[in-house]
Formats: sequence, C-alpha cells, structure tokens
Amino acid sequence: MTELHLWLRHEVRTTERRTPIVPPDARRLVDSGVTLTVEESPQRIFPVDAYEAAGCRVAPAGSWVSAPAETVVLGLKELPDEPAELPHRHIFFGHAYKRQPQAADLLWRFGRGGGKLFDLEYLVDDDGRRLAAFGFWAGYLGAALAVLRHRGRLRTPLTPTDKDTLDETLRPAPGDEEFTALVIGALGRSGRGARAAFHTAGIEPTCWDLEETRDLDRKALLAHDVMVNAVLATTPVPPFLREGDLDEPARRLGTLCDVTCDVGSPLNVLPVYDRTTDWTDPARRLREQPPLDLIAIDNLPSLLPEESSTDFSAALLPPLLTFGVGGPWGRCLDRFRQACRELGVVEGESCDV
Ligand SMILES: NC(=O)c1ccc[n+]([C@@H]2O[C@H](COP(=O)([O-])OP(=O)(O)OC[C@H]3O[C@@H](n4cnc5c(N)ncnc54)[C@H](O)[C@@H]3O)[C@@H](O)[C@H]2O)c1
Repeated sequence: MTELHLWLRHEVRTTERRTPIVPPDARRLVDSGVTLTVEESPQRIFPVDAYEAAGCRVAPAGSWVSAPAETVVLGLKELPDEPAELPHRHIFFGHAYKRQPQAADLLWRFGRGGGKLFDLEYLVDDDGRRLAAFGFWAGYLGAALAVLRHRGRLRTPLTPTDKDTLDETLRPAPGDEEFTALVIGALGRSGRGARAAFHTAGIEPTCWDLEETRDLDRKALLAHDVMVNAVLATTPVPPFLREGDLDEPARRLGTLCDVTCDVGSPLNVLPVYDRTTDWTDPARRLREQPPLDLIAIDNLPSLLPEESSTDFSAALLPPLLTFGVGGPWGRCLDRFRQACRELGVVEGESCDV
C-alpha cells in the first residue's frame, strides 16, 4: 500500500480534452491505496462522475494550488500563469529543458516555491526509452491533417473526433490525385503513427530516419509533395529546411506538417516558421508560388482524446504505482535539477520525495 496522494488537475487549455489517467486506471490506483483527487473539468473527455464512481475524490477546477503540500499534481500540458511560486511536486510535460522561450519562467517558479517537476517527456526506463508517450497519435494526426489539407478536404476549425470517423475522411475518394509523401523520424512513435495514417489514406510514404538524414539530400526532400517531420531532436543537427530552400524553383513540397514543433528551440530542424498553428487556423501559407502550407499544431493527440488518453494512461499506470525515490522518477528529478542548474535557477525550500 502506498500513501501517495495524486491530484489530477483540470487542463487550462480549452482544447485539451485528454487526460493522463482514464477512469478504469484511476480505479486501479485507488484499489492500490493511492488517494486520487480529480478536478472538475468541463472539457475532459471522461466526465468527473466516472472518476467519482471509481473511488476518486472530486475537487473544483484549479484547486490544486491549495492542495496539501505532500500532494503530487498530475496533468499534461502547461500550468496557468499563476501562482508565481510552485511548492508542489508536479508531473506533466513542462517543455522546459530545451531552452524553449518559457523555460526559465517555469523553472524559476519551481525554484521559488521549492516544488519539483517530474517531466513526462523524461520518464524513461533503464535503457532511456520513454515509458509513456502520445507520439503515435501525434504522428497519426499530423499525417492525417497533411493528407486532408493536400486533398483540399481539411475542415476548420478542427474538432476532436474518433479514429473511425477520421479514417472515413482519410480514405482516398474517386478523382483524388496521387502524391508523394516523406516521413522523417519514421522509425519513432510519431513516425509509425504517420506511416499508419498515410497507409489508411492509400499512400506509401518514403521513410527517413537518422541514417537517411546524416548526409541530407534537400533536393530529394523538396521533391516530395507532402512531408511530415516526426523527429525527436536531442542534439543540434543541420536544419532539414532553411528559408532559402522554400524558394527553390524545383520545389514540389506543398504541405509540410511539423509534428515535432520545436519552434524557438536551438534544436529546431525546421527554422522556416516562427509560431505554431492551431485548431482554428491549422494551416498557414508559407509561400504562394507554388503554394506551401505549414501545419504545426502542438497538441495533435487531443484531436483523438479518447484513444490517445487510453493508450497513455495504460503506459503511465505502472510507473505511477511505484512513484517514489529512484528508478524512472529519480531520473526525472535528476533531469529537473540539471535543467535548473543550466539556467542558474536556485532551489528554494525543498519538498523531497
Ligand atoms: N505535436 C504534438 O502534438 C506532439 C505530440 C507528441 C509528441 N510530439 C513530438 O514529436 C517528436 C517525436 O516524438 P516520438 O515520441 O515519436 O519520439 P521517438 O523517440 O519515438 O522517435 C523519434 C525518431 O526520430 C529519429 N530522429 C532523431 N533525430 C533524427 C534526425 N536528425 N534525422 C532523422 N531522424 C531522427 C529517431 O531515430 C527516432 O526514430 C518529439 O519531438 C515530440 O515532442 C509532438
């Protein structure tokens, strides 16, 4: 039995319908002795009643700020801008270890409050493999949106759906022109998802991973009609595309989907745009002649909230059941401390695990 008190928070982003823990897995946590408080959340794909029926406590949206000090706050995406000091332990995707624009602000909030970030992106097994990730569904949606845009069938604003409905729209229709597609990072989770979506759409993409980009052939890249970037960059590499490449007269590339969305980071392999796109305006025109559209949405899996949450929750449950010192959580904490040191963030009162 564990004395862990987890607090599943409401996501502030109104389009975020995913959850890291689905009700059946919430029940398994409760049955294992975890106290699980779940905030009310109007947009979460599973109603709060389903959590209550699984034995969870219910609390108002945003009430984690006054949760008991020993509580571990669980979420997915960004915290609200307030409070300025974060005294709790938090589990979520902080996007703060690659010198992203908001990184220092977030880490200083932890530094001032004495709290800790267990960043889900860095929750890895002994071999460094991610334990819980949304990559497959990010890639699936990235490729799906790129196909729909390329075929002139992308309906906006985007709204969450389910896989069967999405697949209906993806299948080729009579009169659809054939086109070529490239997936970079094809061997990873997102890459596999992208390939699966292309397959549903009747397209067999060219697949590149580390081997094929070592000596990058930009001409070959630009000769594809559609490209999906799904790499996980960990060290800087030469950009796959630079501004000047977009003006290459022989460019066929007309739809570019950046699943990676490292915009603003020194690790960005596509420094040809300066801000992400969103569900209201998913595609932005980068060039007119010939047209080149960019899709760079950083919460793609939320468009299939039930499927992506269910897979993620199944993967997160085992490590949550052993939350504590050492193992994957210890590595997460080490990575947090390293990031704080790199940015000169001084830890305040500590709240040690
Ligand atoms: N847009 C979204 O909503 C969303 C959601 C989830 C994940 N992501 C992002 O998608 C990216 C991929 O995530 P993942 O889970 O698929 O990672 P992953 O580790 O499973 O796969 C990444 C792949 O990229 C390859 N790669 C790395 N550097 C490369 C290079 N220079 N050239 C070619 N291939 C290279 C790796 O070999 C690997 O096969 C990450 O940056 C992640 O943050 C975005």
